[in-house]
Amino acid sequence: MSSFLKNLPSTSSLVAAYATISTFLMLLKSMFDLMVPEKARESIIAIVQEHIISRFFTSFTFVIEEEWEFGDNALFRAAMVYLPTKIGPSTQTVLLGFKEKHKFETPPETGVPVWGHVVDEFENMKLKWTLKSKKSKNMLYSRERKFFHLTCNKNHRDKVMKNYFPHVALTARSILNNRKGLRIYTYDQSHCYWESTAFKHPSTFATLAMEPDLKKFIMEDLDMFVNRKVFFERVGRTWKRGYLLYGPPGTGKSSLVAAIANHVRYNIYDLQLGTVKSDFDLRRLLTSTTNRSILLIEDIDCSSNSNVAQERPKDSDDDDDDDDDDDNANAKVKKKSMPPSSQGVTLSGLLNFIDGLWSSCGEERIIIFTTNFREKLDPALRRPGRMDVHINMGYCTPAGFRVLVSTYLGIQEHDLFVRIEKLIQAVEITPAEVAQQIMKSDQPEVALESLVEFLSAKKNEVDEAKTKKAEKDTKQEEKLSAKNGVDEAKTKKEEKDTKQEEKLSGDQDNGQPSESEMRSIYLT
Ligand SMILES: Nc1ncnc2c1ncn2[C@@H]1O[C@H](COP(=O)(O)OP(=O)(O)OP(=O)(O)O)[C@@H](O)[C@H]1O
Repeated sequence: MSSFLKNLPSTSSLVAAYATISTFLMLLKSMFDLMVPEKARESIIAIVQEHIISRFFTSFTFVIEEEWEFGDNALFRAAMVYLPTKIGPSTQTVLLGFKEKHKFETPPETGVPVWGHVVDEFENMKLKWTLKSKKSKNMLYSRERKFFHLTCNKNHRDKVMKNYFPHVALTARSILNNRKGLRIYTYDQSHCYWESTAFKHPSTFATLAMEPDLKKFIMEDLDMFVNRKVFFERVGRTWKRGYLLYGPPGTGKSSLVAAIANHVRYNIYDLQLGTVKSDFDLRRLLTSTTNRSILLIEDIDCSSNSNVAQERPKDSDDDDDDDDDDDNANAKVKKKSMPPSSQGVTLSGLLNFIDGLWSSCGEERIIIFTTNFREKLDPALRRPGRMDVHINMGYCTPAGFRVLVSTYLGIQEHDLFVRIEKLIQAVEITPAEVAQQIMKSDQPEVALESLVEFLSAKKNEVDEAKTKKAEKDTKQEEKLSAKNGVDEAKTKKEEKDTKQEEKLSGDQDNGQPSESEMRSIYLT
């Protein structure tokens, strides 16, 4: 033993040998990098991996990145939903969290952390998932990109492709379909990705103050839409539905959007068009929304940075184009001096997504635009058929008032109802204003009195305005008729003068004295 130890090289010679070998290898690699073109290098590495390294390894690794072909990778998303259900005793690190309204008696929710492993078993195969992360090389999007490595026995490669991945996707879909909470996404402009938070808006069709017929129509329309996958496929249309909600502020457009989301159980992607730099970015972020979702663009008439509400004016050389409803002609708008990335979203860019070729990216989508001023929208957006359904969210009606009072005060009848309903029909009051008044007290009597007071004050304003207008009109009429009287008298006088002049000149022309002259002659 001691002779063996004696024959061992010293530590310093081992370090020296290690340094020489690593320097030699580094030199070799630098020469390889310098002398062999990149493409050839990749091919050589692939060959070495396939024929030499793989002989020593029995495993195979699938890489599943967050993105796929300009959009989100649905398989990555499915894995994110599926894997937390597979966290078991062999999992060494786990991501933990509580949702806002989590009941603290139950354990927190779990997820897969970056660099965490989850081992799954399926049809006698052992599958090891690892979530990894890398910094994106793209200059525009500098955030970390996550990706999965799924390692299995290399002999199971085909079976994983054919059986396991569909199993992951289907299981994730069923988990999502049964999920209780919805999410609302907003676009993070600085990182170019959708950020989400739990969506817990309490608005439902039951609490919406609307005409019952309109409410019924919308609910039936939504139900028909979500159940018509086969129909849309058969008629060759993209499975999507567009709603344009318009009306004054406070009439419930946002509340209706929330009611729709709660009814169909879709997540909402809330997009502020002004934050999107270009049509290219719009395409990118829209393709990364998921199926079974609502794309919401609120106040489309005042998206400051975008050119959507009214398309930009055309250049003079476009004048010959057939203007009106030819959206593509409208889309030829140019801002030659600006780089494409800073032009904002164009109407054509958006329309392309609503019903152009890009609209086919994804299915089961609801698109909702809201506006306070429908008339301000470009005709191309208002055109019948562009958005499937136009919904006028008008002022509060007696039926709407009854819904609000039942929701807020829990009453169906009251002595003041008849008076209130009459007042509501006489003035323009939004459901938001009604809600504001009846929220003032839990006691129906007090709350309704407050509403009566508010409505009466409004009615007085309306009456006053009406009286003022009537007075103004009467004054104007009087002024007009006085002016007409003067004009008439003037005209009559002018006519008389003209006649006299004509007569006079006629007599002079005859050379004969007039009757009066004759008379005067005879008299003298
Ligand atoms: N039709 C309605 N039914 C029930 N509640 C309503 C309705 N309209 C308004 N409200 C109440 O008024 C508040 C404001 O309404 P909401 O934001 O939905 O109106 P909006 O039309 O979207 O307004 P804006 O155009 O300013 O965005 C809501 O939170 C809700 O409480």
